[in-house]
Amino acid sequence: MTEATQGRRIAVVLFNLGGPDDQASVKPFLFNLFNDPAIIGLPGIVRTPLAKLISSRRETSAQANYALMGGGSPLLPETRRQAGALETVLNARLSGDTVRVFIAMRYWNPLTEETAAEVAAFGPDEVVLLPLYPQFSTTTTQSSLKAWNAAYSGSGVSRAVCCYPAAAGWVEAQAQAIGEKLDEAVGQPVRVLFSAHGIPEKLVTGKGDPYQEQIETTVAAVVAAIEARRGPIDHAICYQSRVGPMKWLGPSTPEAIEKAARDGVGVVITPIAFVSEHIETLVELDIEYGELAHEKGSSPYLRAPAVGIEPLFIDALAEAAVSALSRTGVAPFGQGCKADWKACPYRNGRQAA
Ligand SMILES: C=CC1=C(C)c2cc3[nH]c(cc4nc(cc5[nH]c(cc1n2)c(C)c5CCC(=O)O)C(CCC(=O)O)=C4C)c(C)c3C=C
Ligand SMILES: [Fe+2]
Ligand SMILES: [Fe+2]
Repeated sequence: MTEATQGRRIAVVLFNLGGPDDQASVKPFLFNLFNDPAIIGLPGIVRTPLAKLISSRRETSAQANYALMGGGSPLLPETRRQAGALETVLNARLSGDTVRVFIAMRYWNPLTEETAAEVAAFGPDEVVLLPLYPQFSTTTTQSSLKAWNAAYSGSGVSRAVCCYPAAAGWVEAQAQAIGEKLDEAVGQPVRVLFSAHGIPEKLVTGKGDPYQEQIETTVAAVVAAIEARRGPIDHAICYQSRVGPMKWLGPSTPEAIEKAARDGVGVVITPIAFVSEHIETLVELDIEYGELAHEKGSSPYLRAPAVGIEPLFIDALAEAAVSALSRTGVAPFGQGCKADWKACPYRNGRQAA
């Protein structure tokens, strides 16, 4: 009997932050987050006790917010849906190969170490590391890649996608979601607020984190796509979810909402750095900032959904994975990366230094 030619075994690993499954896991999740040197850049001897303190202090208020979503975060089920959709698209695109999509969360289950063992058991020829963060930051993508590189010792050539701030399907999915909300607001003056998760300003000014620049790249592309169809729109970038005493990127989303109220316009708000629904969209944008807009008199207050399993976005992820496998063309590294950001240190899948 002659053996059929076997295709490649390809593992695609989706990186995300992770979220607590229930009330009891809120504190250990917060501890893992604040104990990451990418989040608190202090030596372990200071950072670990500080992480214990912050996670204890924050536990009750965070639990109350997770309780508003049924007790825990929907991030894992949402990410599983994206993984399933991507696996279907990639197996169709790469027929002959066997593609499996895995999920590695940074701070809660399935944690990186567990996924690394699963991927190793799969025995891949190729491993594509694909962050569910369109914009690169040391606090998210770099942290996940470092954890992965420390945990994975299985087979295969590893190739990492650093970022895709201006990938066509991602931009178009955003433009469509915002366009639908602008249609709902027709006849009422509104400002499109592109709300990104903030990071400390020092990471950008002192460490050259390209996150802010890549947020601006995404926003410029989305605005261009919308304006090509509807003409000029009123829009602004703002940063949500500020934590701790340091100066974060600004303006903050609450400041931007207050300004919209002062300017006498309503708001169409869109999450521009998140690709699925979770606490930052369902609680912070929908509830907290919705109440603020109401209080300050900015109306209407409409929120565009995160892209989730929108086919345009899943196609953009598939395209990033396929181009990482072939390493042709500029995507996924060319668009929006700072030329001096060590020209993407993860280009070859392993951290260069
Ligand atoms: C682009 C994505 C994200 C960046 C950048 C980011 C930076 C960052 N986050 C914190 C602190 C917290 N983040 C929390 C939750 C959380 N953050 C992101 C994404 C980014 N974070 C996600 C996807 C989630 C999970 C949401 C869920 O549903 O569970 C939390 C916990 C929630 C809370 O208590 O507010 C904290 C804390 C810092 C300090 C930081 C950059 C330095
Ligand atoms: Fe966060
Ligand atoms: Fe890059």
